[in-house]
Amino acid sequence: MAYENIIVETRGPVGLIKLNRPQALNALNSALLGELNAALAAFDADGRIGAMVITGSEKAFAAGADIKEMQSLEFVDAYTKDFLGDWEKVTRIRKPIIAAVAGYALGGGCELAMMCDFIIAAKTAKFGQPEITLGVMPGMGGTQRLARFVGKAKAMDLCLTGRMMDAEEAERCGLVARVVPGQDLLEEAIQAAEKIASFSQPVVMMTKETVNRAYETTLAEGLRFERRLFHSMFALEDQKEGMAAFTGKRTPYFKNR
Ligand SMILES: CC(C)(O)CC(=O)SCCNC(=O)CCNC(=O)[C@H](O)C(C)(C)COP(=O)(O)OP(=O)(O)OC[C@H]1O[C@@H](n2cnc3c(N)ncnc32)[C@H](O)[C@@H]1OP(=O)(O)O
Repeated sequence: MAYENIIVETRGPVGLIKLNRPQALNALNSALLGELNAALAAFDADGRIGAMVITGSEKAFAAGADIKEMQSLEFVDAYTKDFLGDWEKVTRIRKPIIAAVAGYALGGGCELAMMCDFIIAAKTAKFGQPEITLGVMPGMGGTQRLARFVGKAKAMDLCLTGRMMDAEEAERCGLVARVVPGQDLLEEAIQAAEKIASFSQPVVMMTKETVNRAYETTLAEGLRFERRLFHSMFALEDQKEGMAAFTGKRTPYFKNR
């Protein structure tokens, strides 16, 4: 597939997707969404790829949904065509996705970053849900995921005032996993993705699925799910290999089986 709004590369076992609408600060329009979903699905299906990184530019990860595309939308079309529903596809990708965020991650940009498995931010990153300033509220998970990540007080503050928070505040409140200097951002994200890709792929995928369960179910159900998947790992050659390598004091060679 030829991409116009994203740049797609592989770095060894890492699938790298760069959002590429610099003239609009990577505003997320439907064309970009279609391309992003296609690229993520292709990497997810590719056995050579173990993890993915989504990034933007120095100025903007993404400044939100494309306001110009959205402004004349009518309720009936938004509802019947389930406007924004396709963004959920990002969350159905089974391999880990890291968001490498520099500059603005606003509205849908912040929501896209939150759909990834974790966020590594440059010191320049600015997160916010400014939809209220446009006469709407977040529609791609901003009220729900943000509240789960940073708690009610901070989520209310951001969604109701529309203010931005910087990378340090975002790390303090649990939205961001790591903050790094801007020049190191992509390398740090790729190295983290390479590290993930060096482990057993089925174990990585089950770990992602199980952590995500924590946001969807009760503690008792989540613990039962964790234990059952943990039990199932003893059916993997990679479990035998990982533990044999530890006791044999050597590096494991995982076959993803
Ligand atoms: C998904 C939902 C439902 O949750 C909804 C949303 O995501 S709604 C969108 C939420 N995002 C915003 O409200 C942010 C809008 N952008 C800004 O406030 C500013 O652009 C800025 C603070 C991020 C940066 O300001 P500045 O450096 O002054 O650059 P600009 O001149 O404003 O922007 C450059 C260029 O990009 C266009 N742009 C920026 N953001 C968007 C956007 N979200 N949609 C469409 N276009 C966007 C902006 O219009 C400029 O283009 P030109 O006018 O020069 O053609």
